[in-house]
Amino acid sequence: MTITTKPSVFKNEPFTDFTVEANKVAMEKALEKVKGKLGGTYPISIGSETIDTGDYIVSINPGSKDDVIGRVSKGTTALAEQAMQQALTTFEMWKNVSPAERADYLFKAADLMRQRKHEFSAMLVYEVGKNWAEADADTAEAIDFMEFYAREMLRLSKTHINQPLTPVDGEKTRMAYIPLGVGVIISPFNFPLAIMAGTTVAAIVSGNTVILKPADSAPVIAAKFVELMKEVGLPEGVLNFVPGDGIEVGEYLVEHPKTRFVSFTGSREVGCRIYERASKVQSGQIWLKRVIAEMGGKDGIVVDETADLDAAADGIVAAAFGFQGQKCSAGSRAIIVESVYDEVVEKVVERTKKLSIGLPEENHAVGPVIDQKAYNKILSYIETGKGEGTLLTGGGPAEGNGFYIEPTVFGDVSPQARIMKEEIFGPVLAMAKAADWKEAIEIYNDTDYGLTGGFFSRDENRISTALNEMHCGNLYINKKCTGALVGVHPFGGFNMSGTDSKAGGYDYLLLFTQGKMTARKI
Ligand SMILES: NC(=O)c1ccc[n+]([C@@H]2O[C@H](COP(=O)([O-])OP(=O)(O)OC[C@H]3O[C@@H](n4cnc5c(N)ncnc54)[C@H](O)[C@@H]3O)[C@@H](O)[C@H]2O)c1
Ligand SMILES: N[C@@H](CCC=O)C(=O)O
Repeated sequence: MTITTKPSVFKNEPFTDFTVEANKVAMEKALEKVKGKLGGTYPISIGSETIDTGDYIVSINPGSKDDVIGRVSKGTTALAEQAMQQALTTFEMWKNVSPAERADYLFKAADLMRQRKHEFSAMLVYEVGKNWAEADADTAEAIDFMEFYAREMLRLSKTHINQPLTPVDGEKTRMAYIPLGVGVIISPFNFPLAIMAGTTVAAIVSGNTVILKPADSAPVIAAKFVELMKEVGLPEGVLNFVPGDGIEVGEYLVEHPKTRFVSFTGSREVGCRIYERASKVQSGQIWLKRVIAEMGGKDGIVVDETADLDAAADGIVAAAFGFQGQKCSAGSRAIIVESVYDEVVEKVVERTKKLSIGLPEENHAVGPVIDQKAYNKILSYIETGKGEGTLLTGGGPAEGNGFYIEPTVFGDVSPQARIMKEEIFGPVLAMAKAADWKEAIEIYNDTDYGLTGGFFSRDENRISTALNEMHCGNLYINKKCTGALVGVHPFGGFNMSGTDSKAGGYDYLLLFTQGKMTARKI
């Protein structure tokens, strides 16, 4: 194959400015085009076979729930087994393909996705209810992951495939990081393109073969990504696609004795279950499985009395309600120093009331939540919140033929309240008062999670303390706590937020490899 020449320096894909008329028109056209093709069927893909099972996961538009986005063939344990056998066979070939060639498939896929950027984003608008900017950021991040991990593989092939070791007389030594084997990729609904594609390509560019099981509520965008990888000529059997039920397909593969690693992104509950099940050695299994689990968050923003309060209020609202609060990084807690508490609350409520709610394709600030189950759960948390704090705005369903919920703010919430402790994963913000900035940091740290955090202050000493003491994987000073950029803000959390991995970081691909030392007597 012809290897693509790319600049060695990685640059993030720019976000689209939809206030520019030409960009707005291009997105409208893409929405129209994608709308015309909704409702199609998508097969399972194993090696060279595409399989229509006749039994489908029906993906619906959460913002307009009578509209079917597509029907994706539902996997079974028999098909999961077929995919495993295929992935095992292909691994024997793929592990010997050069890093440059493996990286090249990612470069080609990134180029093709860039050409169809608005169409991918339009599909995200329809399938999961992202507004234009959120969808555009998801697509840009998917492109970034491919560009970044391809370059990372090329870099590691120079430094880690034949790594020099401390020299010793009479020996020639080397260290090589080699692929692990067959991996199972289990992805969430909320970044159904970026995280699904990012975790998949990280595993395959490192020389592994995979079975991808996407989220049940966003299988069509995953099917589109699988089509794209076929178009760029990725060898059959490297990426096998088996959508299906979490237990029937996901758990079967997690427990499979030939699974070498699991890359999971999703809730704490499912992540812990996978961690436990994967740790059990099955009959015929000759390794301990590696589990990379990226899980939930109960992220918060701290504001002290020296902060720029308008910037803080902007950051709090953006972090709480971006994509309806359905981000692991969502700032669902705000902890404000008493002397400026009322002022910050007023600014936050004022901004929240101005957020427009409605159809994602019409590009409102707030759209629907993903499905009926999430809708019921979030509304139930709002009812709990009414007994735990003061309802300041929102507080119930919003109009529309979908799963719309008003952006909701509670004030004077006790640090021990459920809405301050549990991940709601919806448009609900809990605000708490702290006596001073030190107490605010203590409240921030009083969580089982540790994913993202924000600290707004103009005091350099306090900022230094916050940098050391706020315990999370991604800490932002004087900015919102969402929106990590690949390569710039390597992403992943502490404690119950995950297994300490850093997606989009310089050590991430090593998680998909194992180190082999050789020492040769000379
Ligand atoms: N830390 C991160 O980087 C990160 C990123 C995105 C989302 N998240 C978290 O993901 C959650 C939201 O996503 P979700 O609702 O799709 O999560 P989820 O845990 O419900 O589902 C995630 C995936 O796991 C599968 N699954 C469910 N049960 C399973 C089982 N028993 N065995 C194997 N697989 C199973 C699902 O089908 C889906 O593909 C939130 O908690 C959010 O914080 C974390
Ligand atoms: N990486 C994203 C969050 C991913 C989880 O939902 C962010 O930084 O906002």
